[in-house]
Amino acid sequence: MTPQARLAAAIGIMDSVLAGASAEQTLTTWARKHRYAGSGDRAAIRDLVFSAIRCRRSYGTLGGAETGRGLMLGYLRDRGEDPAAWFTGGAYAPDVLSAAEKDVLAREPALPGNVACDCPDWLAPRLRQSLGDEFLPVMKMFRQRAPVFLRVNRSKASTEQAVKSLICEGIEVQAHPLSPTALEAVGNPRRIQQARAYRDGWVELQDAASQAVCDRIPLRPQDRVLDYCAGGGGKSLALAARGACDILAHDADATRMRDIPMRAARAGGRIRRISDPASAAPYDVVLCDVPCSGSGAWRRSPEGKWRLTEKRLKELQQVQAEILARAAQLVASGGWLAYATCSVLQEENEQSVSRFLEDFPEWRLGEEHRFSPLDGGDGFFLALLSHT
Ligand SMILES: C[S@@+](CC[C@H](N)C(=O)[O-])C[C@H]1O[C@@H](n2cnc3c(N)ncnc32)[C@H](O)[C@@H]1O
Repeated sequence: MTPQARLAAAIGIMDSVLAGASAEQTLTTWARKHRYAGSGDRAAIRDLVFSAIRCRRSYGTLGGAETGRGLMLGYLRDRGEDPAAWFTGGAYAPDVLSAAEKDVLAREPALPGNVACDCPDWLAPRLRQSLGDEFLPVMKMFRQRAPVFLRVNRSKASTEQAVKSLICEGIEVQAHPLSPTALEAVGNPRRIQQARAYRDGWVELQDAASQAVCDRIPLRPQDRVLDYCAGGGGKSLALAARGACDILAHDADATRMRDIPMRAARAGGRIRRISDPASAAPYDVVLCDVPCSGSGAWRRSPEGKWRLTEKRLKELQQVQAEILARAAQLVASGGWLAYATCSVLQEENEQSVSRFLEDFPEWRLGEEHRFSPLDGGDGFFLALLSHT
């Protein structure tokens, strides 16, 4: 496909996304219907679509409309490219620029603060309060693609072995300071899932800050650990790789845990799934990686930035409080309750913990860690709570 044809495809896909379709699903359906598109085409179109979602406000303003065409015009303008060279009307290229579009492009764009940094207005005061001086640098970072991180599975391979194996297959990696197990894939990250080190369970895909969260969960040999909101099991697997003996995974939506047995087998570990965690209580550690706004991971999942509402944020806080209250009852005397989010919002982090401590005064806060996206990984929060 020509670059112009890729742009035309991204315009069509963005029109569906703006109408409410999921970007992942729309990209998959598009690829199925356009078998002639190679992996390079699909990757390029995906990058265009995700850039447009991350920078929806600024591109829409630069391009004169929040439509597929408007966003792609804004994308080109943001990069200093000449839109006329792309909107050629040639075979498979987008139609030539209309008079109205030419008019928009002729004018100097006005990009007020929240527009320039692609922040929803209603969220800006909350994010400013939560991030302080980091507000602008973090919001600018959310306009970029997320790095790809791997976790070395130390129960199967050393970092040196994993790095050597990946490099042999052309995947360039470098150690990352957020965690001793974290590698950032800086060259050919799209080959990871075909690489031997991945297929043999030497490495797993996991954000570096998510690894740093798991590193800080206190584990002793023989501990019984419950991952209360296990999802696909990213954190269960990281904890299992640390040698914790008995890891149980639970999720309100059991279908989200369907890949855990396959992932655990690849990693050479064992994770038991449990539908009624109270039946096997108490646990030495209960991790609650609660559902949240995902605001720390907006580079990776940018749709969430525009979908979040005040009402949804309140609902999430309520769910977080309910999960903490329920999970606290499952912790053994002397054990730990670990509360984690991939949010940068104080309301879901420090405030959720404070509210829990007010409601349950027999608990106290041990440690609290905030991982900023400026550290390189996603934004994460971890609080470790124990019985007084
Ligand atoms: C942030 S995700 C977990 C990600 C996962 N820990 C990982 O590292 O891959 C939150 C999970 O909480 C689950 N969840 C939502 N409400 C829940 C509840 N009341 N009890 C337990 N799990 C819940 C969701 O289904 C979702 O899978």
